Amino acid sequence: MEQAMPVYILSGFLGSGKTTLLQRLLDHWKGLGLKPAVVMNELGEVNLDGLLVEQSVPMAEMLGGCICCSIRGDLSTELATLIKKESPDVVVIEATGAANPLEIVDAVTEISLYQLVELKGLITVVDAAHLIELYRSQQGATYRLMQEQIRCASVLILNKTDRVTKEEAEEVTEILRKWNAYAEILPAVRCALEPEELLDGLGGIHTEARFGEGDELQESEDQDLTSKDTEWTGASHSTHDHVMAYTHYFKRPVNSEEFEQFVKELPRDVYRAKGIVTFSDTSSRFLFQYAYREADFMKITPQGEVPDVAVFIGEHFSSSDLRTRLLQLEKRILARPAAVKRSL
Ligand SMILES: Nc1nc2c(ncn2[C@@H]2O[C@H](COP(=O)(O)OP(=O)(O)OP(=O)(O)O)[C@@H](O)[C@H]2O)c(=O)[nH]1
Repeated sequence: MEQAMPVYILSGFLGSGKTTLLQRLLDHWKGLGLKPAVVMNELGEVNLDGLLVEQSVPMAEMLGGCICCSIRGDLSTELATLIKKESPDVVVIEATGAANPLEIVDAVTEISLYQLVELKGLITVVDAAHLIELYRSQQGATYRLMQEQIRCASVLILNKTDRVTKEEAEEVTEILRKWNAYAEILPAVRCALEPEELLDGLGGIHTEARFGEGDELQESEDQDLTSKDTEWTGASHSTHDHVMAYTHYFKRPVNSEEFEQFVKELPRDVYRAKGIVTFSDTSSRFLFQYAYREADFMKITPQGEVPDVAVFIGEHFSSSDLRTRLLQLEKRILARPAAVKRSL
């Protein structure tokens, strides 16, 4: 009998480290001589994470919406087409950080009705520092979404442990254990784990955990809020219909210091940003990442035509304010006679 195609779902809140883990898994499988393929879903209109994945890896991109609701129907089609076209040995679905993973589990299960696929597990990556903070405040839709992502995981990666103290790491491990009694918890920095250890620890999908004892998921007022200032709203799913994304296409380069300052001053409600920018004062293009108040800049030379673009994801922030500020940065360059060169 034909073997079922193994499928893994990567879940975890925005910026927790899913793409970092994806890169490790892909290297692992390729090292074993296997052919992995990826379904990547982004809230923004461009796939910036895709740039970090080697071009030889077949990829289906689902952009501009969340896989678990607004474009969920497309997942079956994309996955089926990818499998048919590329005949991979293994497929990873990287959901947006705003996705409710159970909806994706549902969609994959649907596909298995007509395609030989086996859902091997749901890996949830947790940003240790972010979870501690949310746990302490114990409110908001983000908190509930994180909780849901943790509850149904088959394995939990407690990532970014470099950003918490030893005591906090213990505290956060207890939280994870309380919310998910089944999954193995693997602490990590930059998801640096033995892929075998990770994949062996997968013990199936714990959908029942959602309704388990001590369930703290509660409906509350802010679940009904929808953003006005939005470029995108996950329209139908109550867990994250508060999440919004704004995509900004740059028409010209910006000054690196001013841009760094702009990133530093992003409103708290923007919890994830990424993009590609050309700086007027350096000769390179940079991929920038911003997750839970930490920014990273990496020099890149993108393959093919990639625009200068930035995607901002968060809750209830004003996209018009961000747009105005970015346009100001772009304009300032025009007003300046000569830029001083610096290297980041
Ligand atoms: N300090 C620290 N930074 C990390 C760690 N792991 C990942 N990062 C950084 O966090 C940022 C987000 O990482 P990604 O792997 O892109 O996160 P993601 O979950 O794929 O993000 P989205 O797809 O936007 O939800 C990047 O700048 C990473 O370099 C970690 O363990 N510690």
